[in-house]
Amino acid sequence: MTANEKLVLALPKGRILKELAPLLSGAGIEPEAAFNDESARQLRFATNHPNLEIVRVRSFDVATFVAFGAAHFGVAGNDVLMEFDYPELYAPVDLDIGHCRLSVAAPKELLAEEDPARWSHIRVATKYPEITRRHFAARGVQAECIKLNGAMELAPNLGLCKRIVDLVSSGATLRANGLVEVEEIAQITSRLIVNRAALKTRPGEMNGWIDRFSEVADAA
Ligand SMILES: Nc1ncnc2c1ncn2[C@@H]1O[C@H](COP(=O)(O)OP(=O)(O)OP(=O)(O)O)[C@@H](O)[C@H]1O
Ligand SMILES: O=P(O)(O)OC[C@H]1O[C@H](OP(=O)(O)OP(=O)(O)O)[C@H](O)[C@@H]1O
Repeated sequence: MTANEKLVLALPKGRILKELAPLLSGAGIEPEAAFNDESARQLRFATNHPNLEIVRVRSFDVATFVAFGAAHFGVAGNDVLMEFDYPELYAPVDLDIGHCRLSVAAPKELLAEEDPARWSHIRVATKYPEITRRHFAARGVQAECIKLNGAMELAPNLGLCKRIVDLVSSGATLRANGLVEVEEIAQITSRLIVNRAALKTRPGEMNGWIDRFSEVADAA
């Protein structure tokens, strides 16, 4: 990272990007037109600030690009931040978007049959194996995690395992698949994340952006 290179802001594709749009414009960032075209194959976008460009990546990859310093700052859910636990990341602003929770869920019938106090080993399908292992290890339960990248709710129905750990918002996806929420692990929102080295080497610019995002998040 050198002081005269462009600052790179990494943003997630998908649902968060839609909620983020008003905050971006509130912070005075206007991406070039192609940024809002979902069919565009372009991945790097200029902005109205000659010294700032945006890259659009998958939500988990935002944390990785920023942690390794390939992007200077970005936006990620604390589900992603908890899963990676990168020490290089600083998350100074809760943007108050992307509200959901990370929960353990299971088929309704299972709850009647089982006493969670007696578990010693369980198998869980999830996109979040590290959080899941830590969560259960804290109470002395060994969780064997099967990593899936989506459609976790299918796993109990098809006999892959009895439990899942996944994001829940309205609960509609769980209900539609005959599952119930057993336990909440964490409340989730999206955060502005910053590479700690970038903050040290370019404090004026980085603190300027942190302040702007913090102001628009407070005003929203
Ligand atoms: N139902 C939801 N309601 C609100 N926020 C959510 C919901 N699901 C996910 N999120 C937030 O949005 C982020 C991205 O969600 P998700 O992983 O489902 O998107 P995606 O487009 O499938 O991502 P990818 O393609 O990178 O896997 C999550 O990390 C979480 O912080
Ligand atoms: O409680 P709800 O309001 O139903 O929301 C929860 C669903 O939203 C997310 O999935 P998404 O729609 O992003 O699809 P994915 O499975 O591809 O991640 C999450 O993984 C749940 O499946």
